[in-house]
Amino acid sequence: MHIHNVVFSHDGTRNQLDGVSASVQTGKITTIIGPNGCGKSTLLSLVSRNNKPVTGTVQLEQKDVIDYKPKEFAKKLAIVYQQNDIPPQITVEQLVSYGRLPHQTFMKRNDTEDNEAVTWALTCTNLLHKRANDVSALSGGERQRVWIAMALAQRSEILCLDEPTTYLDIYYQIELLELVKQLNADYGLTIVMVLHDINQAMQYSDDIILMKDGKMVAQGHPKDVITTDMMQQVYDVRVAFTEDAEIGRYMIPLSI
Ligand SMILES: Nc1ncnc2c1ncn2[C@@H]1O[C@H](COP(=O)(O)OP(=O)(O)OP(=O)(O)O)[C@@H](O)[C@H]1O
Repeated sequence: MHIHNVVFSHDGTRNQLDGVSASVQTGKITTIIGPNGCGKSTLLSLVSRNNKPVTGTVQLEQKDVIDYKPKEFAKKLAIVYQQNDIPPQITVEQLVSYGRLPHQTFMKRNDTEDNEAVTWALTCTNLLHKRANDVSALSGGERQRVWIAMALAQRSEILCLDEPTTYLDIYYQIELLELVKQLNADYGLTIVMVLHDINQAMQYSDDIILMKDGKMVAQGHPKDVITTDMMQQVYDVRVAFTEDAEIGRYMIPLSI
């Protein structure tokens, strides 16, 4: 996927994205990071074509994402938002099965394929035993996994996650990021996510897109992008780096 020089404004007065070019490598985990309000979620909204650039393009397999038919695009890319409204009185399995809608028409549906996809999505997210439970009765971490399961049932090649760890405690944050890593490793799923935690971004990403003020500042391997100079330049924070035998390089914020 290639993002070419996109410009976007939410309100027509100011460009929230100001000429962003970046790429997403197939089969890799790409994480968008940057300070509050720099345009991370807005960029993801263009990638998932919930918004259309004023100028510039987002291309998937050499085709502008805008030119895909909705169901065709849904088979290519699924997105999980930061906040999701739960329909009343819906079970885990029912909600996850909504992910199959792009594969169904009024005249045609393949029940076997749909059931297999839903069971697979529930298994990946460790929710099989909760399939009959009401979604509103689940914990925050479980609920987040249900939305991911719904996106997985869509069987798309790319999974976009907008701040998937927000509202989760540290245990569920790690659980979720391990799930993302496993989905990428086991099924070759391309992941594009927005994270705030720099150390988690370093640990779980193949590629980082670093943004500031609606612009892309750098893209590349975590160790090349997340440096003392970049953290000072982009976040105005003085940091140091150290090594851990298990997780490798990690960052320590020192002062503002
Ligand atoms: N619907 C909207 N209407 C007007 N302005 C918006 C809208 N959504 C976002 N913005 C503005 O666009 C800018 C970028 O917002 P965006 O949510 O993309 O940033 P972000 O980097 O994801 O921020 P955060 O880390 O705080 O979630 C911000 O200045 C925000 O106020």
